[in-house]
Amino acid sequence: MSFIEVKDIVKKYQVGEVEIIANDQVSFSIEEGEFVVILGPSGAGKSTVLNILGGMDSSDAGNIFIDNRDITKLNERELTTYRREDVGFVFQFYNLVPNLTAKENVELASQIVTNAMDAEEVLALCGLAHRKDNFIAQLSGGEQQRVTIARAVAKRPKVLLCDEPTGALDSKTGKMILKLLMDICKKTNTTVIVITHNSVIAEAADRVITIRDAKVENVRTNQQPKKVEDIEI
Ligand SMILES: Nc1ncnc2c1ncn2[C@@H]1O[C@H](COP(=O)(O)OP(=O)(O)OP(=O)(O)O)[C@@H](O)[C@H]1O
Repeated sequence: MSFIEVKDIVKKYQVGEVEIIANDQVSFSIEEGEFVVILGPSGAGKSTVLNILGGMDSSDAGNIFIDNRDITKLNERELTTYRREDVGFVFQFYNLVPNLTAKENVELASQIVTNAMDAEEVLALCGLAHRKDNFIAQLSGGEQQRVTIARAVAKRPKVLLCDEPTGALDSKTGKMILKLLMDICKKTNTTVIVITHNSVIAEAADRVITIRDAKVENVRTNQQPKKVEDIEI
């Protein structure tokens, strides 16, 4: 069995009289330590499957195995522990606490798990050793995104889920953030899943999953992914 197995996930939303099928029998597998890109047009169902993978939403049918455990079978309490201990989230909007420093923001996350990385160590890993005592408001967008990544990585998650992590950044900064996510993936063997509209980013991924109209359209693996330095996002 693969490290992550998503099997026949179905998710429907009822909006008034209308039923929206956001995920229609979505299936794919991911190996540990892979850098995975989920591609697809707006409304295709990418965030829905990522949210279910992260234990933030539940599916109507199907199973998701992560490290041999079916997270669709967890009760609320187990799901809270799963979200806290096993999943790191990086969103387009940073959700940082503005009146705390970079280090304090990371510590907020590391304090709630056992065996967290040292906040200063993880900030250094994310290229922010010199900014650790700055308040969030004093940091640039790219630096704030680095804090978000440091905060997620500090928990030593089994999987790092990133929804449009470069969406709010200019291309140069976005590339640096992508490089950081890739470095973390390879240095710490953390499985990283990135949702993006930008198909160029897929050239650097180990595996590319394309979702369209709520279904998986295609899964391919790159035998020789390009270096982030060599793609133009
Ligand atoms: N909470 C919700 N209630 C109702 N409909 C929803 C809800 N969340 C998502 N949807 C619908 O489900 C479909 C898939 O949405 P989803 O956000 O997963 O797409 P996406 O591929 O991530 O799109 P984007 O790239 O624009 O974020 C869309 O039609 C969306 O409107």
